[in-house]
Amino acid sequence: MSIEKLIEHQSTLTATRLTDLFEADPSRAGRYSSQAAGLYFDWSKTGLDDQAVDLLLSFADDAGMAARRDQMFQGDKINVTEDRAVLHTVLRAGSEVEVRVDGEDVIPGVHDTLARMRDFATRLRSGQIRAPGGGRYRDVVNIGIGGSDLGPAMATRALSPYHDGLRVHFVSNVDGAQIADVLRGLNPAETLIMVASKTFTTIETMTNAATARDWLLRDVHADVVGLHFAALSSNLEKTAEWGIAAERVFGFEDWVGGRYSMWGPIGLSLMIAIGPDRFDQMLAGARAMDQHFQTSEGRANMPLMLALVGFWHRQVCGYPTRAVLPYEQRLARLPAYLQQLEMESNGKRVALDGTALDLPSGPVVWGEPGTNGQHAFYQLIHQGTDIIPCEFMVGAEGHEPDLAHQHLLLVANCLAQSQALMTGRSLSEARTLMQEKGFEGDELERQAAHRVFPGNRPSTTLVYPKLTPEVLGAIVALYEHRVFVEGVLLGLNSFDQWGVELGKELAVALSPVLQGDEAAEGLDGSTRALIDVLDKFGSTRD
Ligand SMILES: O=P(O)(O)OC[C@H]1O[C@H](O)[C@H](O)[C@@H](O)[C@@H]1O
Repeated sequence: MSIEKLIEHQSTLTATRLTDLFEADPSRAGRYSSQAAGLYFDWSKTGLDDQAVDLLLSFADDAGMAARRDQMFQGDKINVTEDRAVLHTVLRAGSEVEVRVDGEDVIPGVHDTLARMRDFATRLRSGQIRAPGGGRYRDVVNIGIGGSDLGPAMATRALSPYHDGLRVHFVSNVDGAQIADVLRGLNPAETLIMVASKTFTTIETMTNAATARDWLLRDVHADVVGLHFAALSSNLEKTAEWGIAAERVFGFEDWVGGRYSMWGPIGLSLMIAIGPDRFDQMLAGARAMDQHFQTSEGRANMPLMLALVGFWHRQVCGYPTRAVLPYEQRLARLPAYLQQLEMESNGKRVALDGTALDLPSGPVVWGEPGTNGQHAFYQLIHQGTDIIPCEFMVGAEGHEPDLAHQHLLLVANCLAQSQALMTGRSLSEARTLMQEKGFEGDELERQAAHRVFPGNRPSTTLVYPKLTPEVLGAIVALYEHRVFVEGVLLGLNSFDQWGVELGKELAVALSPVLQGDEAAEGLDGSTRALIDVLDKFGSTRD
């Protein structure tokens, strides 16, 4: 199946409106939706017809989706540029499975680490683990960036109704403003610093960890400062060099990618916040989605369909972005989390074999929770000249029974937005509206034109009962597999991230120039001029 065939078919559909599709098929909502792992995914408000679905499914078949999926789950080294297996799914697998990497079953190791995390979190939460001064630890600061921050930060916020453990804070940016703001108000004697870094070399994280150590040393004796640290990393050599005792180090293997790592040690801050049992429930939700992804066929397979809808919009229709719009304030960090997951995975221009990609790469992903977004950027979504496929999410229930009336309003807004995007408002409807308001003649025409909504804009809606740990696990796993499938359709490696390297290298090279230790000569004219301006404006240069 070629992309040309899909594009050709799409061109035959441009005159068909979404509302026509519903009129032609009263069972459309049921046929263009699926249920899995407690989630309901509605993709009926997209321009797909049965033929388009069949073509997309053939495209996925021809791309070898099922075989690649099985290779991932069984531990083949599908991350070819780093020669690594891709086994984040093992972090949530049951003990009955066996997955071998280089001949060794990796499941027992994962479960040992999980048991150690559980024990550590339980004893920390109960106050059994004491700070060296004899008091309880009251605050945990997770220092990490990218995949070592976004997952636990997003999930801790998402599951705040379940937060009954220590206070948990997150520091990621090398901008000292963040760590200064977080540490202000904390008591070093009661604070545990968790350095979360897969590589344990990331400059931002190691700089912030050093700052935290200096801060601790103001109040804590140097001999025991190490007891205020724990490390979440796959680089055990570096954690030892840093002086963090082995029993405070929670390791993971190189087959867990940073942006796929919240299910294991990187999720320890979340486990401390919500407790090991709820953390397990989150893993169970993800596991249910894994099983569904591996066993469901065709249009019943939710991650597959989410990916095919995404592929249709980006690669077939050519829409450059997609918006993720959770009607759930506690999912405020989900768009940022998905930005890393999707854009770092599929924002690539080279296929697996190193040749240029013959399709556009993954889309720009962005979003904000509703209803806030409605009062900010939905104007463009409804009336702008670009089409932005929207991915709505909403729970049937909130966590605040006393505020059920507010939840109702939230749901009404979510449904209303996808409805408005689909139906729009025609010029004649806008004219009638303006006539009713007393306008006539040219002025009526002018005013009516501004009130037209083209409609026919695609969206999907993910519905869940309530944002529980299990549901969150299922949602995140759904998106992980969606990214995987889109990567397979594009023929690229979703599991490396070479595109982040160059900027890092240049930042290292620029530091001595900013410090005044090296000359700016040899740099490009713009960078040189910017350094001059920063210097004049009073940068940190001596
Ligand atoms: O966990 P770390 O090794 O500190 O890496 C943190 C992050 O930085 C890297 O530059 C990558 O872009 C991310 O994929 C990664 O999650």
